[in-house]
Amino acid sequence: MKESINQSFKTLREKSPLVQSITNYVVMNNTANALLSLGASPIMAHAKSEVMDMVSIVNALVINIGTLDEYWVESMLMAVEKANQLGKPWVLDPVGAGATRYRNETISELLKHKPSIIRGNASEILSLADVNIQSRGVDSSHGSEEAIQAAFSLSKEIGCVVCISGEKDYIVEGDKLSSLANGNAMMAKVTGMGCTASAIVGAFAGVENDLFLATTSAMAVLGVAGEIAAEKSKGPGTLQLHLYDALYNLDGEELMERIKVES
Ligand SMILES: Nc1ncnc2c1ncn2[C@@H]1O[C@H](COP(=O)(O)OP(=O)(O)O)[C@@H](O)[C@H]1O
Ligand SMILES: Cc1ncsc1CCOP(=O)(O)O
Ligand SMILES: [Mg+2]
Repeated sequence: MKESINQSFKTLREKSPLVQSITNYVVMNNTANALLSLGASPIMAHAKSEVMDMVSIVNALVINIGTLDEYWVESMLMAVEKANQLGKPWVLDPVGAGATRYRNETISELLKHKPSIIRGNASEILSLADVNIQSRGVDSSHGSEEAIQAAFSLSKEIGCVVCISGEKDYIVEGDKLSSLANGNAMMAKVTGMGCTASAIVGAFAGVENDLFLATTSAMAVLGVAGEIAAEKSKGPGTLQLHLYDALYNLDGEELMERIKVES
């Protein structure tokens, strides 16, 4: 698995995928910078007049419902329909799933279009799998291991890869499971770290056809870069900056040395 992750990381750097995000106002800048630092190319576009043309030229699409509204949801539905028509991978980040009825209804609509990959924290994945939980907004109130069974059911129901992030990240597809024990607890204190994870998942999905491997690779790279950044940081502010530098400077050798993956 480690060798395959390293190979998909090399491919990402060679191909520099173009990743379209329809994402929230909070994280547009963080996620665009993280993709650039990694070696991918970001484009944020949500206008209904261009959204389908944009999907036609990108390698992957990321749909993030963090600050949804009616116009944006229509754009999202147009974009995912186009991505499916063209056979392009799309990632769903169900930010704040379970917090409000509007979020849940929007997620149900999006799930009908069968995302290629879903990446969320444990509370969000539990909510998507219809486990009756009280969500506290965008942050998880559950450990990632608590959502593994929910991720298996969701993966089988939708036919997609599901990633649960947290202290340990779990990636599920059908009966397959991989886990990663990289990262640092301070990462949860930077807003948009999960959205960054989803954007990076999109970047790997844009170059790697095996979406289970693409998702595991993305979470490995972010986990390793996050722990390198945390070693240099005194708090969340510098962690965000060091994360860009760590993504930019990461090489295959250090990635291989640090990855803690099980599959
Ligand atoms: N306690 C932790 N230890 C190590 N890594 C963590 C921890 N909490 C979050 N991360 C990492 O931070 C990133 C964002 O995950 P998470 O905080 O679960 O997403 P979200 O921001 O959507 O809630 C992931 O790469 C995850 O592995
Ligand atoms: C705080 C907040 N509110 C709406 S979207 C958002 C960002 C959430 O980002 P993440 O899930 O990556 O922490
Ligand atoms: Mg999130």
